[in-house]
Amino acid sequence: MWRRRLGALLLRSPPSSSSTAASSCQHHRRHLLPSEEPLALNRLARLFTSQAVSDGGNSQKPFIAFVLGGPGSGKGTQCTKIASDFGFAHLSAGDLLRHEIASGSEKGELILDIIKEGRIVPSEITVELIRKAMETSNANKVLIDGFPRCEENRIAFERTVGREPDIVVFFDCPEDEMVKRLLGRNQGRVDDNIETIKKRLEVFESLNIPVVDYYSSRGKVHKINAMGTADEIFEAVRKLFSSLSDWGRLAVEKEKWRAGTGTATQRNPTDLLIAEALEFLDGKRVQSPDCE
Ligand SMILES: Nc1ncnc2c1ncn2[C@@H]1O[C@H](COP(=O)(O)OP(=O)(O)O)[C@@H](O)[C@H]1O
Ligand SMILES: Nc1ccn([C@H]2C[C@H](O)[C@@H](COP(=O)(O)OP(=O)(O)O)O2)c(=O)n1
Ligand SMILES: [Mg+2]
Repeated sequence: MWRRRLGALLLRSPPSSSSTAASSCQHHRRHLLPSEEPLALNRLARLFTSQAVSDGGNSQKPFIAFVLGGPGSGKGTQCTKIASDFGFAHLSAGDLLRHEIASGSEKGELILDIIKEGRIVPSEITVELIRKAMETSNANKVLIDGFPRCEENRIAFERTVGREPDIVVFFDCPEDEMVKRLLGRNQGRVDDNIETIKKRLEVFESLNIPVVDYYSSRGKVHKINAMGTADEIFEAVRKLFSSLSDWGRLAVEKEKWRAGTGTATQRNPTDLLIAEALEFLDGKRVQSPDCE
């Protein structure tokens, strides 16, 4: 059974072979370069199992997915579904900031003023909230929704947490659709008004897109077309995350084979072939095709 699955896996492309490829890339096309970075198979393994897999002493590191997209592109909606279907912790930067506002702290007042104006909160505040939330959740796979919003956010996160994300999911949505959704969001948010929305869209283009371009150049971006119903979009999202889980399974099997405890332990020729394939995959790049 497992071997049949492995055969299918070996014949198919890496995780990025979701519907994130060229046809869905009409909205942002710039600077999308080939992968520079392999996806760590040991962290992928944790997508499939909570069982720790030896990774040279770093087994406590969670699998991190940054979830980006313009305001109203559907990040929060899709993250809720991913969290529920794939067991990720969902940490929303905006929710953490709104929680700080609701606490009535001095910092909260500053955050409120910035959010009303559609600007970006200083990185040290947001990164600290995210770092604490990651620590508290103690999850082995986290979605960080709406972060990093700018290069300063990105650099501060990487410096403080000491990590890059494993993947970046980018919801690609035309502006007029985002405006329509935000004006209909109806959650009583101080930033869901046309003046703030205009400013947020400018900030998104000038500060957030460069972050997406940066991670594209590192081969980490999985672009999803955000047009359609939430369920239709989730089908593309589901393909991406299921594919990551398949690779996670493979990583688990590899570790078991190495440890001599798994299904591929008998040293017959087929298992040797499987083992060699797994070793090969270990050195293989898992990359996003992106577009262009
Ligand atoms: N695919 C979709 N089609 C139409 N409306 C959507 C879709 N996805 C989300 N929405 C709605 O659009 C608004 C913004 O979605 P949300 O998930 O909050 O986006 P974001 O977190 O990117 O700002 C919400 O009212 C949500 O219910
Ligand atoms: N990394 C972040 C995330 C959000 N913020 C601020 C600025 C954003 O306009 C608001 C709201 O963010 P949120 O992610 O909730 O907004 P959307 O879900 O995209 O509509 O919070 C920030 O300053 N830095
Ligand atoms: Mg949101």
